[in-house]
Amino acid sequence: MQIILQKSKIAKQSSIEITGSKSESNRLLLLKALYPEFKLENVSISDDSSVMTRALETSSNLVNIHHAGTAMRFLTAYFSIQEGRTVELTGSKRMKERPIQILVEALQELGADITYTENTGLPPLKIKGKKLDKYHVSLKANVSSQYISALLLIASKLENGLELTLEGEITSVPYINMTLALLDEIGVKASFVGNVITVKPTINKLEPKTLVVESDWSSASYYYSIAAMSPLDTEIILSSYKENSLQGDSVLADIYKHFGVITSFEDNKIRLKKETFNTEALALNLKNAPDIAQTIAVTCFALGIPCDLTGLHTLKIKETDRLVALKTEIEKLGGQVEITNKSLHLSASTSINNMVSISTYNDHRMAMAFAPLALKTSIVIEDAEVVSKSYPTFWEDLETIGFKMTRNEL
Ligand SMILES: O=C(O)C1=C[C@@H](OP(=O)(O)O)[C@@H](O)[C@H](O)C1
Ligand SMILES: C=C(OP(=O)(O)O)C(=O)O
Repeated sequence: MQIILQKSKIAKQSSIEITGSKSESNRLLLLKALYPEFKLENVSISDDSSVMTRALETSSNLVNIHHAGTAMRFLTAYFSIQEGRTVELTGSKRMKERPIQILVEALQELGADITYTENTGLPPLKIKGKKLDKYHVSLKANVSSQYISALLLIASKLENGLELTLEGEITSVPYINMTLALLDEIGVKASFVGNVITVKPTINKLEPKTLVVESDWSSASYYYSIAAMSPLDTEIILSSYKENSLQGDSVLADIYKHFGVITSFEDNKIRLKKETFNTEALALNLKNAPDIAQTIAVTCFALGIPCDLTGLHTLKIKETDRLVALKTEIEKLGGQVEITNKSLHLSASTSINNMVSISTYNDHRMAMAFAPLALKTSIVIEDAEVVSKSYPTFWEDLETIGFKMTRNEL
């Protein structure tokens, strides 16, 4: 489906309810499979969480997680400890290009039986579940934090728990802290000191409780961008959010002050208000919040603000090579972008080309990051259904706040 977004204006004040965080949901779904005594609320309706739910419920020996990186990594660990069961874990064409060797080797060192069924180092995997008898493992921490979270999620079910030594610079740290915070919330004991994480085994049953997933901050980023591109005093209210979030992308509240968007927390909502204009250059290291890089680059482009974004080394192995995709699409719109393997420099733009067709490369965040530009000019988003990976009601929600669009089922 192609969506043509006509140049639009949004209401002076609007409210949106956003689905649960897919990162928190996919962790908690796995923990609930290990500890059925828990109940979950506000679980994400994203495709990535639906595939996770199905994968944990099926008794089939073929499990396909499509584009879901967290599901691929977390389930590799989960199926490794399902004694007596053999599963082939596979995914989309792109998933078969996203590296997993660091996690597989760590699990193998702990005693897991995992083999590659197509290419070494990449999904699909054949996993023969068994008891893992080792306790200590070291792994490289600068490629994806998801490998570390995957090990931590199963750690309390290992006989002696787990001691993980993280090598090199640690990337996407808030996601590791999120995993540890959720373990703490359910009563699993863990510590993170220097570069060593220790998780204790669970001996007794855990106290049953209901865990409420906070709404998704990465999804909120598109409304921050919309607020930044809107007239002064525009307000957008989003629910349900917490001031002390476990999600690293909540750093948006600080980052978007640069664009004159002020956040206030009220009960379980956040109010974004456009209060000032600013065209000063922006320099940011996003190694702790890689998923909002596309949103920020497009906000800067729309507002004519030059930016230097660094810490982007993980973007090349996500749904697409996001650095190349950003450069290609911003340049179609008339912008000027330079990239390296880990950074992006955007020059100050002076105009935006009209009716440009944006390619989305099977990447939900390409579609959602570019959509706010409709506040400046008409724009076309190709393969617009990609948004369902994290935010299936994205287009309907944009319509409710005033975006005008036509859907072309091609
Ligand atoms: O653990 C998680 O839920 C995630 C970790 C991050 O990945 P990396 O650690 O690979 O950067 C992030 O990009 C992804 O969307 C979700
Ligand atoms: C990178 C992402 O997801 P994953 O790695 O889980 O596929 C994302 O949602 O931006």
